[in-house]
Amino acid sequence: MTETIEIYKGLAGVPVDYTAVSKVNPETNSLLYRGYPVQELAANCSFEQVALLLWNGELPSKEELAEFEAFERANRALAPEVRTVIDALPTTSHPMDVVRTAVSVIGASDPETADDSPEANLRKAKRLFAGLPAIVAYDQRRRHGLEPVEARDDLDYSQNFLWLAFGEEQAPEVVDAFRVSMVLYAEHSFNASTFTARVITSTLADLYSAVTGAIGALKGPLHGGANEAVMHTFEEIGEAGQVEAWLDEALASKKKVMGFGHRVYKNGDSRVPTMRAAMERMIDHYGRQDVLDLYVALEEAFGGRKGIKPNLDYPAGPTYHLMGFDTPTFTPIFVASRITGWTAHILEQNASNALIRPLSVYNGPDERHVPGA
Ligand SMILES: CC(=O)SCCNC(=O)CCNC(=O)[C@H](O)C(C)(C)COP(=O)(O)OP(=O)(O)OC[C@H]1O[C@@H](n2cnc3c(N)ncnc32)[C@H](O)[C@@H]1OP(=O)(O)O
Ligand SMILES: O=C([O-])CC(=O)C(=O)O
Repeated sequence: MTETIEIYKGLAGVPVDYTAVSKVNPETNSLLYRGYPVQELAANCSFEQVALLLWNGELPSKEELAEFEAFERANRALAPEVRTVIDALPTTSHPMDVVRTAVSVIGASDPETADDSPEANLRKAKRLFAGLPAIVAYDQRRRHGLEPVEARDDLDYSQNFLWLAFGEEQAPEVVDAFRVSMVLYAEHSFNASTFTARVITSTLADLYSAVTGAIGALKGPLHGGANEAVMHTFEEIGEAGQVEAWLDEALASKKKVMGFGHRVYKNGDSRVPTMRAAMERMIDHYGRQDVLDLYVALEEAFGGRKGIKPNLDYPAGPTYHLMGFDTPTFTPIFVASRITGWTAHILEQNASNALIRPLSVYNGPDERHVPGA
């Protein structure tokens, strides 16, 4: 007989540890990174500054920022061993599988992998931060039969990311919308991928193992994979006038509408207004009112029928689409951002570790015996 013990399915509502990295507050609909409202960071800081804030707990001084910017620019190149492995993968591989494999290759090649001192882990985090854009962009280009583009050390992180992806400098408003998305995606407390990274870290496994596992968790459409899924939904619907018919069918077949709902925020995601404003700037820039019409029609129709609001993936997906990224590259871009939050949590978990190992309540067959035993 199954014991009557309360089960917290999906750990919903269960606090499992303290964190000083970020605070998600559904009551005030706010998100603080190390105490700073994410909207203020998105309006005033480079992604490089936000990364240092997440790792170090404080915004960097001018000197600290300049030192990190020089480090980041010097560590952008795709390592030959990573390129060789990516080249051996089919171009049909999902880019999340490629980026996960690339991090695994880096982990297997880095002489510092086994050194889990905070100093070595921070160096690894910074190298991954600097190196991920080249991996993501290289894979997108190879899938389209395009030659890779070399990193440019006269460009900042966001400018260079777009340069690597498209081989052309982008307009300042495009770079800015991209930077905003990177700041907003950087950190979100104990979400599924960060928790995965912390579980792996809690066994005293290395940082690369934790990041590889986190990428696996982020891939799923209930988590980071939703930004890609939003675009598939938009393509399936086609245009604003088709929303109601599509929704009838989606709700009748109990389909989840991707980019809506959240485990913690039940009254809207604190990051959406900032990301939506960035998306609207891209809609103006590229002259694509049709995308906004569809966005608004689906939000209103689904919100009206179910009362469920968009999460960050809803405006982020169309924004990346407008910029020219192909749909399966959206979640790898999220990886390049969330590497900051994941590694900040890995450092925090290491500094105050307890093996993460919850209990289960057995509900299988009662004890029985192998015939003849
Ligand atoms: C960056 C991020 O990772 S943000 C999250 C990205 N994920 C998505 O956009 C995927 C779509 N959304 C979802 O699947 C969910 O909202 C989740 C997984 C994000 C949160 O799920 P939970 O907190 O477990 O909420 P839960 O699934 O219990 O939802 C409560 C009810 O709302 C419904 N619901 C929630 N979100 C959606 C949705 N997007 N589409 C349809 N119904 C939904 C559920 O089916 C459930 O209905 P029920 O009570 O009739 O069973
Ligand atoms: O917090 C969550 O569960 C998911 C999310 O929004 C994120 O990771 O950014």
